[in-house]
Amino acid sequence: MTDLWQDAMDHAVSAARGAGQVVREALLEDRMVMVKSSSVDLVTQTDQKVEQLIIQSVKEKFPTHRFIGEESVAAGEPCVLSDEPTWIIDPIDGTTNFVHRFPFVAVSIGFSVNKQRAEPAGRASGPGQQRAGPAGPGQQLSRASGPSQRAGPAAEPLLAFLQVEFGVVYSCLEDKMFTARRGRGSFCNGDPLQVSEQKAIQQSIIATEFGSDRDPEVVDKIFSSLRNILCIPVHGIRSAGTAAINMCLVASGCVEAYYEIGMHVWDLAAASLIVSEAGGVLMDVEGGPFDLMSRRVIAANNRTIAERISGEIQAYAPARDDAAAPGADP
Ligand SMILES: O=P(O)(O)O[C@H]1[C@H](O)[C@@H](O)[C@H](O)[C@H](O)[C@@H]1O
Ligand SMILES: [Mg+2]
Ligand SMILES: [Mg+2]
Repeated sequence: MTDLWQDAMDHAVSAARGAGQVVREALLEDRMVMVKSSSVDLVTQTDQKVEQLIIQSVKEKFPTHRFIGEESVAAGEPCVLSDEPTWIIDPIDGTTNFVHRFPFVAVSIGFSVNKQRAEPAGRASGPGQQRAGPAGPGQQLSRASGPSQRAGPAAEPLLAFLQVEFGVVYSCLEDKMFTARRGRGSFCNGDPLQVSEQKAIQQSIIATEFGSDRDPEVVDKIFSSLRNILCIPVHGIRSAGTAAINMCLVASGCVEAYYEIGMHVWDLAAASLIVSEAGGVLMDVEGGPFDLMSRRVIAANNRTIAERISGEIQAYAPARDDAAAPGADP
């Protein structure tokens, strides 16, 4: 039987690897740093250049396919998922790390077709069961120099989920290519991945991020959740500075879970499949089904730990990624 998407996945791996080379080379030069939704939501010309390189390379091979790219959406493109083949691209996940040369920077490429409708709300996604402001010419904030110097959820009871067919996350400073194809497992540089077998959250490491919203009320919720989880107690809390790499650490069994509220579909699409194909669980922060467009996620090695984390999170609902889409529920 013809495998419709293997050619596309092979292209994604090649494009991510090529983009990683561009990122590594850019680290050796001065980088123009701009801002998006806040003064700490950074973007560089490399983010924009890498995204366009990936999109143009895909358009040459697959001219009818659609795109959701972080920097294209920031420049005003719609963030809409349909049944059409759609490439979901974060050209640099970990831009703040990139600006500071903190060595965790990823290129993330997810691919979705045929939106799936989830089970009735209340069930987490299980292994292999993946259910489901504009930066134009942003103002220049500062120049990050090279090495020598320094720079909620659709209201309807059934949530529409993506059919993520494959995911590619390239941690380009570690040279680790994380890949997953629906129903065929997850890999890092070709070696199979398996989530941690740890059952006790008290013997776990939990990853999270602090995002780029500095509203004191949001920060209070973030720290309240962090305090609750730290005091379970857990062995530790970690932040790689990139959602995609945090989730690949879950898939690799290095941390038991990752949660966050505020990241976006392009941070999650590829890595969500990498987690589920490594035997992990994806869930909404309030325990319901994972919804890629909700900007909320718990990715864990098992449901027990995911539910415990859900019970400790002070949840809130940022504007959905598809909130501006025609007919979308806010
Ligand atoms: O902007 P990039 O692509 O670097 O993505 C990161 C977000 O910026 C953070 O807010 C968020 O907390 C995550 O770290 C996410 O990976
Ligand atoms: Mg990102
Ligand atoms: Mg990014």
